[in-house]
Amino acid sequence: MKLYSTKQIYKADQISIKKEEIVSNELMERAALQLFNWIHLRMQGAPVKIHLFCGIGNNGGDGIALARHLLDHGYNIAVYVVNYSEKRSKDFLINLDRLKDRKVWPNFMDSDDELPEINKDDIIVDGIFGIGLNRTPDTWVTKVIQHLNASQAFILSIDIPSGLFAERGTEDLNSVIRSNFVLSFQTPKLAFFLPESGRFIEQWEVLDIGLDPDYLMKTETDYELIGKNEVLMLYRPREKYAHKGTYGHSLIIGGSYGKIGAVCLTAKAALKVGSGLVTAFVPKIGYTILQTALPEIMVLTDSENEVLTSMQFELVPNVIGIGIGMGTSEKTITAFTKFLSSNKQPLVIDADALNIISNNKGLLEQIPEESILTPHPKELERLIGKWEDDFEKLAKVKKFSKKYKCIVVIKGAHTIVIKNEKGYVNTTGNPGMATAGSGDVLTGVITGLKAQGYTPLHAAIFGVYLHGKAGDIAVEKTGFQSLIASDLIENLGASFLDLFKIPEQPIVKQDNQ
Ligand SMILES: NC(=O)C1=CN([C@@H]2O[C@H](COP(=O)(O)OP(=O)(O)OC[C@H]3O[C@@H](n4cnc5c(N)ncnc54)[C@H](O)[C@@H]3O)[C@@H](O)[C@H]2O)[C@H](O)CC1
Ligand SMILES: [K+]
Repeated sequence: MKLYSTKQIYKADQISIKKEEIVSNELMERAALQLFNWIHLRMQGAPVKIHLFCGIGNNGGDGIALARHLLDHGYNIAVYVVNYSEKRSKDFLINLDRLKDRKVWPNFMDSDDELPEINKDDIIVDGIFGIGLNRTPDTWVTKVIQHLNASQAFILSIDIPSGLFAERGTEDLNSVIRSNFVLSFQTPKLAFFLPESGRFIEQWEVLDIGLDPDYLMKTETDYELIGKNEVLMLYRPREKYAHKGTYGHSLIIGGSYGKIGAVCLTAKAALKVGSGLVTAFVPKIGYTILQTALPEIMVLTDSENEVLTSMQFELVPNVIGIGIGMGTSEKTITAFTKFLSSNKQPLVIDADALNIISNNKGLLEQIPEESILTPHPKELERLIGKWEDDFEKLAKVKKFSKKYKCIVVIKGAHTIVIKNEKGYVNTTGNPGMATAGSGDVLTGVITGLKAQGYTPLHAAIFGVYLHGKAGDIAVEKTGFQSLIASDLIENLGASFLDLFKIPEQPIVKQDNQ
């Protein structure tokens, strides 16, 4: 699913209005009707108090128009206008008049007004600010927002939580509505998926307000949301006459004394996603461990017992996953530096390999084109430096990806894969996956996919999705706390199978049964 920017959404509005020869408040009416239908379907006329807080722009207009529909259907409503500016939008005013025609006069709230009482069993509709927010709300508006947040009532936000910037960092976290549910028009907003802003949203859904499909289809976006539909298009079926050579050879280089387990996880994950062959290259101490833990893989060892000191081998793998549990001893740094200077194979670079590179940025010139880097937040910071907010982080990673012609996997609740100017936002995964070894498994998954012939970008996008899905399937059985990295590996198969599961249809009972 494409994530359109606010600029693109405003443009789509204009094009739709022109093409369909409609007036702009017609779009607002569509938005309001969609909001109403969504609420009505769930509430079925229940007499719960609904407080609608509306701004003076089009987000507020949506709220005012929704109030009219709720009123017409007998809902118990209270309407407030958070009067933060005199510049009321045209369509807000049209809808305000329509409400007044029904003898409803909203409460106009100004800076020194008392805040209304809200019961925790009431519902709040939040239409104060939408995507037009261009500066931090004034102090008194922030107080209104805090009052709503403190009420414990269910908050339904129109388009975006008020106070949240769709495309830049939020300075005052107190000035943002904490939404239980966001009904977002036409496209979810990028902010919903980033660590700093995503915390304000519990759930979201997109409402289609029929913006020009032609424009939406041909418009390229900077970000895409990756779900099942998107990865199904990447999936490469197994061929009947294939043999293990068809699906490539993954080489996993890593491990040190006490960290051989990490290599076990990576190597096993590479196998489990279908890499035809897997070889691990580890310090001598890892030999028995790996041969015992994973009879399916081959093991090569360094001349040293506890750390890697030379990364030389005869075999020609299709891809190398490197850095897992490797440590950063002097000898390993020298070996890795030497390895990079002669290596020609595609790389998936993780953990200590990233740390070594961070300490000697010149090494970035030596990584092959389209290498995949899989940093967690701290590793990323070492690599690209500090950032002001999540949006700046994305901009910095894009620049980095372009400069070094590599793919960066920004690990997090919504892992984002970046290649050049484009980002792919993952939708699978859960907090249970914040556990030791989870990243090692991901490196194995991506390496194993690359070995089979997926392009580096597809291996990264698909790998991140499968890894998260395995976590979602596993957590059903383990709960968040007990999920461990091995559970992710055990559920990679189920993760593949889930791709082809047809969603269960509700059983319709016939009258005569
Ligand atoms: N295609 C669609 O998705 C449609 C969306 N609709 C809704 O329209 C809003 C966007 O409306 P807009 O009028 O552009 O902006 P806002 O309502 O978000 O903001 C109001 C207004 O206030 C000014 N402003 C911005 N920040 C501040 C501030 N901190 N303090 C005071 N004033 C501020 C600014 O000038 C804004 O214009 C979208 O989210 C949807 O809800 C349409 O209804 C249908 C089509
Ligand atoms: K809003």
